[in-house]
Amino acid sequence: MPIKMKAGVLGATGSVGQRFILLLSENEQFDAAVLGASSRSAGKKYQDAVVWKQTSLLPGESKDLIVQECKPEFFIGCNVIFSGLDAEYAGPIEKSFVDAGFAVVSNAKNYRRVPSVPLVVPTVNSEHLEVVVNRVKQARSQGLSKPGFEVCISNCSTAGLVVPLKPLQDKFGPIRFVAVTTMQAISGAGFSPGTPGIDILDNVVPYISGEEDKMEWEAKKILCSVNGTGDGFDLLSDDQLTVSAQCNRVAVSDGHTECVSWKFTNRDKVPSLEEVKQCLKDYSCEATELGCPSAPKHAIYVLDEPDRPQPRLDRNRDRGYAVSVGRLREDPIFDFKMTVLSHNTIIGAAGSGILIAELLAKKGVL
Ligand SMILES: NC(=O)C1=CN([C@@H]2O[C@H](COP(=O)(O)OP(=O)(O)OC[C@H]3O[C@@H](n4cnc5c(N)ncnc54)[C@H](OP(=O)(O)O)[C@@H]3O)[C@@H](O)[C@H]2O)C=CC1
Ligand SMILES: N[C@@H](CC(=O)OP(=O)(O)O)C(=O)O
Repeated sequence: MPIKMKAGVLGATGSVGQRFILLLSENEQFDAAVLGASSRSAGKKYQDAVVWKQTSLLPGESKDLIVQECKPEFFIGCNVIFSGLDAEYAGPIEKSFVDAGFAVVSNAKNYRRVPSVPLVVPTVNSEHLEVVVNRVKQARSQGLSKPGFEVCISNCSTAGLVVPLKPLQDKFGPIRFVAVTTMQAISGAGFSPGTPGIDILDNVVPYISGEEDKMEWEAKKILCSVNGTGDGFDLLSDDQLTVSAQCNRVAVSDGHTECVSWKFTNRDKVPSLEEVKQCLKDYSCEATELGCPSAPKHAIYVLDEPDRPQPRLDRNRDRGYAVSVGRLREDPIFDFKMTVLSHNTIIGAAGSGILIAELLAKKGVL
């Protein structure tokens, strides 16, 4: 059995942090070696610091780990740092780790829009990781020590949107317009303080702060190409892709549902509904091709039942790393429309972080 790499988890007691701990306990490549949280939790055993809310038991190997403050000196020896910190304080903390030479894979939004930072959904745009791979290889060729770097995981709703759009764009050309309406699980709001039960029971909240702007902007970075110099990205302009998002919080524990309509740019050759369905069914991503341990067998599952996907029935498909697509049909205003379901803390957050780290390991930069 090969020696497993060491991972640090920042924000280990949070909603995303707990999912990192759970997924790492089953991972064959990484161990959760050092856990970080606020000073309120530092010094305590993990089982005493965390208010565990996952439907699986707290993994035994993490229970007695002493929670550290999120400072690089406590994480020496970690090959990768996963961050589930809230944006309010993620910025300076994650920068301190990058400056100390660590590879940081973050769920926080702070660095997503930085031109040189890859914003990645690992089953969509793993080729964007070449930007950090190039940077590390250049340093090595100059005899320098391995530089720290940051890779950002996308907003969880953006993840569910771009997975089906990627194969469609690759096969049928650019997509000009997208309209998306989300029904987002409460786990997306985290635990501090999260969505109060009284607000969501028998209710729909038509507002998630900053969410629509994130979806409308992040899709244009994730679906674009690496630039000619290999050190950044040629973001799609507003004239190339326009996304209109409406985001709602609903009384679902885990799993974001999204109703998506889209129109292709090339009007001369709009595909048939059957060609669209086959394209989604045939899609295979690099992580699967490379044999990454956490990669889904299929990044997309197309469901033919008229009333699917549903969160409770479909969110854990392929261990939560796949996206379920149903209700595919022609649209009288756009070209087509569909319903997409993704697990917001697995492919939408912690799972993506771990799969990104597995890709970075395959590419020799951890
Ligand atoms: N929930 C989800 O589905 C998704 C969330 N995200 C993003 O991931 C990030 C984490 O979200 P979520 O897990 O929901 O957040 P939570 O509020 O549930 O967890 C926040 C974590 O940050 C820690 N923390 C709080 N203050 C500090 C501090 N000053 N220094 C160090 N650590 C601190 C908390 O530790 P302590 O317990 O000690 O207070 C806790 O571990 C956010 O940026 C969120 O937007 C992204 C995708 C999906
Ligand atoms: N905002 C998402 C969770 C998320 O993805 O947050 P961020 O974009 O800050 O990582 C939700 O509430 O469901």
